[in-house]
Amino acid sequence: MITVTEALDRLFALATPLAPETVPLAQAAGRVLAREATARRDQPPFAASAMDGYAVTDAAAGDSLTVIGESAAGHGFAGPVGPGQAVRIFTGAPVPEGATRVVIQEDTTRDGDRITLQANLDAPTHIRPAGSDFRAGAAIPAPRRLSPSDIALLASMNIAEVAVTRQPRVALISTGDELVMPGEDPGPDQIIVSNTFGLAALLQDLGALPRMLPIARDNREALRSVFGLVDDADLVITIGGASVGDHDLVAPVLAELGMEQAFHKVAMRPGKPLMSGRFGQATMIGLPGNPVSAMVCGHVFVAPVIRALLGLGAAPAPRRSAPLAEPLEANGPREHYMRATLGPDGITAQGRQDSSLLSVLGQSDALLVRPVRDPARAAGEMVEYLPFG
Ligand SMILES: Nc1nc2c(c(=O)[nH]1)N[C@H]1C(S)=C(S)[C@@H](COP(=O)(O)OP(=O)(O)OC[C@H]3O[C@@H](n4cnc5c(N)ncnc54)[C@H](O)[C@@H]3O)O[C@H]1N2
Ligand code: MOO
Repeated sequence: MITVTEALDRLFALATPLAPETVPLAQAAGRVLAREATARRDQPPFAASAMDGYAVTDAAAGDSLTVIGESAAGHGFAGPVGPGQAVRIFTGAPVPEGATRVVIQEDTTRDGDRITLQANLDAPTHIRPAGSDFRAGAAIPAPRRLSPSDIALLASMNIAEVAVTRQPRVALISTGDELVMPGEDPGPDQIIVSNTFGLAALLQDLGALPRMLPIARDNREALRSVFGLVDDADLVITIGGASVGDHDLVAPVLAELGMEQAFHKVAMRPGKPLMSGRFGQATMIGLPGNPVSAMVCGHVFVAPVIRALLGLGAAPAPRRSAPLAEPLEANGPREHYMRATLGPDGITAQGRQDSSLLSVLGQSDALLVRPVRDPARAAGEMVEYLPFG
């Protein structure tokens, strides 16, 4: 059996970044910027007022000035402002030539076209210099998953379209005679398919485009026909049928269909029967059927593969550290991803770790990672974990 690190390396060798495409800015949120974007203008493009008040030059407390015009946002004042003069100005408006500060209107009294400045004036000039946010040519580096803040910045830079990596198309195939869809009427020996839904949600979060194919029944013919629907997927994920039982047919059927296997079985818990390979143009990942195993492998393998396809680099899922709130027994020969909760005293492994327990997964905040043959650990020792979300 190979290690988790070796399995990830083999997956990264299969998952090369997808090509860029151009999308309108309004559709770019959550997409991965494929090429550096550069500002097409300065912001603000002119010295702008930060307040409503009066633009003045070299004025002092107590001065009395004549108001000679107005500068509003979108409509600047054409001429200069000189000694003894003031221009009524509003937030965001261009500061007239010659003005050295904006006096906020609360610090003035007005009588007709005359204003008097109060005894105590604000220290700030209330002027935002041209280009004080960014200059033309300022860059947003790629690759980067675009956040709402990035979208606002790109808009401000006058960038109407951006080059983003194409979203990975992912075909999801659940296998098993026992499975029916949520809302259907299960027979006495049947259960409801859950992994496909959990993985589709995870994939959407990661910025991929999941597509659920029909459930494949546990026979070669059914599997072959569902694999025939894979179409142009970049990643094919099967769930279940990965182990060694008589009905675990995913590996033999894919071998018949020409899949080049990269590995089968990883020294981890849960998730041991994981498999992968190249299936036509697509990367294939075969997840174990136990619901928690499938979701754990989703976080440990599928998420890094999606990030690699999106051009975000080939790296394992990011880890953090926390002290143990309660002691742990020694770990065995497989890397153990324990469902765990985070609290004020640190991280606590859940009492029940069976890989069928979705209720326990739902109450967990993280996967506590136990290295192979990690010795027993006392409360307070630092451990690594993968946070959910
Ligand atoms: N003799 C051995 N038996 C098993 C081994 C082993 O090494 N030797 N490995 C165990 C481990 S670990 C796992 S994990 C499971 C995985 O087996 P499969 O990938 O073949 O999964 P299935 O047998 O098809 O299903 C297991 C379990 O999960 C349920 N399931 C399957 N798909 C779904 C789905 N989409 N949604 C919800 N639940 C699903 C299925 O009904 C079974 O209960 O094998 C062990 N056995
Ligand atoms: O590895 Mo299985 O995935 O333990 O339940």
